[in-house]
Amino acid sequence: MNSKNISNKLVGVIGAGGFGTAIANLLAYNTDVLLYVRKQTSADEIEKTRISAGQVLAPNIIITTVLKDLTKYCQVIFPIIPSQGAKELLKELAPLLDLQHILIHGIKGLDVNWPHKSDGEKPMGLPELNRSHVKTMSELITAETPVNQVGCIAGPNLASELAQNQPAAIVMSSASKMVTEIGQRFLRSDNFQVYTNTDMIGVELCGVLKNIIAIGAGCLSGLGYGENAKALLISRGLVEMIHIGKAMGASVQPFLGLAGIGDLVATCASKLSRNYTVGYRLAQGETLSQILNTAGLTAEGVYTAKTIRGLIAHYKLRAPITEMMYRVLFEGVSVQEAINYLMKYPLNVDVDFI
Ligand SMILES: NC(=O)C1=CN([C@@H]2O[C@H](COP(=O)(O)OP(=O)(O)OC[C@H]3O[C@@H](n4cnc5c(N)ncnc54)[C@H](OP(=O)(O)O)[C@@H]3O)[C@@H](O)[C@H]2O)C=CC1
Ligand SMILES: O=C(CO)COP(=O)(O)O
Repeated sequence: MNSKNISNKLVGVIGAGGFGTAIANLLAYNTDVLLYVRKQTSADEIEKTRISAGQVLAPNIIITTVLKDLTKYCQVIFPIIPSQGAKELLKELAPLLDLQHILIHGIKGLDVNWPHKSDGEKPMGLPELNRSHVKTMSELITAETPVNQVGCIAGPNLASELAQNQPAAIVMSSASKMVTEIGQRFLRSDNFQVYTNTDMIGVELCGVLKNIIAIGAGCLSGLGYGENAKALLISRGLVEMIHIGKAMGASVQPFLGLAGIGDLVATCASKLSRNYTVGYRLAQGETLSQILNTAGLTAEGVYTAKTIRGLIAHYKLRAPITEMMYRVLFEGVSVQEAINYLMKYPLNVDVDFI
């Protein structure tokens, strides 16, 4: 396949949440879009108002509730839903897909197959994980579907800023040049740049891992700490992301670009970030369940913190921020206690990953 042979007619998007809608509108600058909405009531409402997730839809976005139509009419499909539902969605999609399809996901989460004891019981406490228990979304797509042309998009892309057509950029990543070219062709517009990177696992992990650090940044702001503290968190957080990423098979390079440091800065600085918001509200005294009960608060970092904590032991990594974020989220450690622990953590060299 050559990127010029790819059908220009209709590009598919799965998921009409904040980011799915923003991407549908960006794609609509260049092509007609078929936007899959799973609930008929939501689809009817979006059709009636032409508003999805608070964003006005471009006129050339068509709504469908029929997954089969999406795979029939669209060769290129962007799945953009929370990672918790990804495996189920891909299982439903798999029989409808073939080698002609190209999937480019925008999901900043992981799939985890939590280990069970031989009697089928879940082990007590948080089990240690190894890499075979954890899949990035591109790995999940490859495992669950016949598709072999896979890509991902990641970067500093707060959905509501994209919706206002503010200047922004994204990283389009795939091992396949054809896929990155397609992503560029469909997404690029006057106010939206598309950079490329061939380390797809690295780019995916940037988007996944920065969420844990963004929760930490929200915690600092929630306690009233300022920019010195946040800069410390961002720089040490980046080092930690790189070590975890390398252990999971990524190269350093994407972490130093838009998908890594770029997205880390955006989400650690913005109240628009849901992960940041979780940290902020935790520091202000709300419980995690109170926070997660808020409608529309998709905070992938909460689940990622648990998963990565399970991998750290396996890789014997020093990842004190991730460890502390896990304890704050799930073990009742207060944000101030976590900060005290981190400030006493034995000093190490500043940059030890290059
Ligand atoms: N928002 C942002 O700024 C950004 C988000 N992302 C990532 O994008 C992903 C999605 O986030 P976001 O759009 O914000 O999430 P939202 O919480 O705003 O919306 C999720 C949407 O996905 C839909 N959905 C869930 N499961 C399915 C399914 N099986 N089939 C079809 N639709 C489904 C939901 O539909 P329903 O209403 O039926 O539940 C809902 O419309 C996450 O991984 C996030 O990290 C990445 C960059 C920026
Ligand atoms: O990833 C994002 C922006 O790039 C969105 O962050 P949140 O999921 O924390 O809202």
